[in-house]
Amino acid sequence: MARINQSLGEFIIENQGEFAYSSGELSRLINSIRLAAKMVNHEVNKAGLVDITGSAGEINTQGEDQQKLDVFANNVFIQTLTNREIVCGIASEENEDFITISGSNSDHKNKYVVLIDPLDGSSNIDVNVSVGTIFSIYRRVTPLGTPVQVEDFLQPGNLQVAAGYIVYGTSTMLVYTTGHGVNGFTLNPALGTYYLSHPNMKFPEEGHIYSVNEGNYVHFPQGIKDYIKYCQKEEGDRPYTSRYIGSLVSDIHRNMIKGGIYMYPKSSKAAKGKLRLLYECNPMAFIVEQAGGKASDGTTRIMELKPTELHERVPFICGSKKMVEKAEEFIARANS
Ligand SMILES: O=P(O)(O)OC[C@H]1O[C@](O)(COP(=O)(O)O)[C@@H](O)[C@@H]1O
Ligand SMILES: [Mg+2]
Ligand SMILES: [Mg+2]
Repeated sequence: MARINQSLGEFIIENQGEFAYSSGELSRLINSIRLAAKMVNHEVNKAGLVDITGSAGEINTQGEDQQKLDVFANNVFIQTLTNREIVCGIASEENEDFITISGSNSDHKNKYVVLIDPLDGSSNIDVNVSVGTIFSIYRRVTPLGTPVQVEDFLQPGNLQVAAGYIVYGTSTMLVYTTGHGVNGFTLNPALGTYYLSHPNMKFPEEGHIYSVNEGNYVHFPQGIKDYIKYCQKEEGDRPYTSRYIGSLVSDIHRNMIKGGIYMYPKSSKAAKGKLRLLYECNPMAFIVEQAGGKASDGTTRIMELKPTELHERVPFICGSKKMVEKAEEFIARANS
C-alpha cells in the first residue's frame, strides 16, 4: 500500500510481489536507475558552473549534435547498469547499436534489457530549462545464457515490464510504472533520497493545454492543422492554453498533472515525426496509459506498433483521453 513520504527504496521492496516470478532482479534494476539518476541530477544542477554545457563536438547516430550532458548521462547510466551486471543488454539514443552485457562469468544470465534516452530535451540544457531521462524495460525473448539479440529490443510497447522518467526541474522527480499504476517520487537533495510525493497519478480525462511546436504548423498534415485550430477557437471552454517546453518529459509531466495533449506529428519536413518509438514514445505511452490517458500515432495505439529498427521515429500524440480522441477524429476526417 503506497504511503506518502515512503522512500523509493521501501516502495520498490514492498511492491516487489507485484512482479510475476519476482527474483528481485527488477527491483535491483530500478534501484540502479535511481542511483544513476542521482549522479546525473548532481551534474545538471551544476550546469553553468562546471564544463558540462554546450556541444560535445560529436554527431550521434541520429545526426544530432551531441551535448556534453548527453554524453555524460549516457556514460553514467551505461556504467551503473554494466557494473552491477543487472541487465543483459542496453540500447541508448546516443549509441548506434545495442550494447551486450555478458557479465563477469560471460554467462549472459540476466533476463532484462533496458532502452534509454539518457538526456531528453537536450536543446534546453544550456538555457536552464527542465530536462529529463526516459527508460523502458523488457524481459528478453532470446534464451538465457546466450548473447542478447536485436529482437530482445524490438518488442512492442505492450510487452514492457516497467517504464519511467526522471524530470530534472524545479525539483527532481522519478515517475515510473510496472503495470500497476503510476507513482511519482521527489528527490530530497539534502538526504539524497526519493520520497513518494505523487501516489497513484491519474491523467485527467479532459484538459485545457495543448503542447506542440507551432513553428512547424505550415508543415503539418491537414488533420493536425484542423485540431490546432479547434484548440484555438473561441467556443465553449476553448481556446485552450498553448504550453510547449521542448522537453518531451517535462511537457508530458505537466500535462499529466494539469490535463492536456502533447503532439509531435509527422510533417512535410519529417515524414515520421521526430520522436523515437523505443526509448521515448513507448515508455511515455506506458506511463500515460497506466495513468488513464491515451497515446497513439494519430491512428494506431503506440504500444501496439511492431518496432523494426532501434532508432525508428513515429508520430506521437498523447495525453488526456478525450483530447487525444478528438485529435484522432480530426485526423481520420482529414484522411477520409
Ligand atoms: O525542438 P523541437 O523540434 O520542437 O523538438 C523538441 C523535442 O525534441 C526532443 O528534445 C528530443 O529528445 P532528445 O533531446 O532526447 O533528442 C524532445 O524532448 C522534445 O519534445
Ligand atoms: Mg528525447
Ligand atoms: Mg536524448
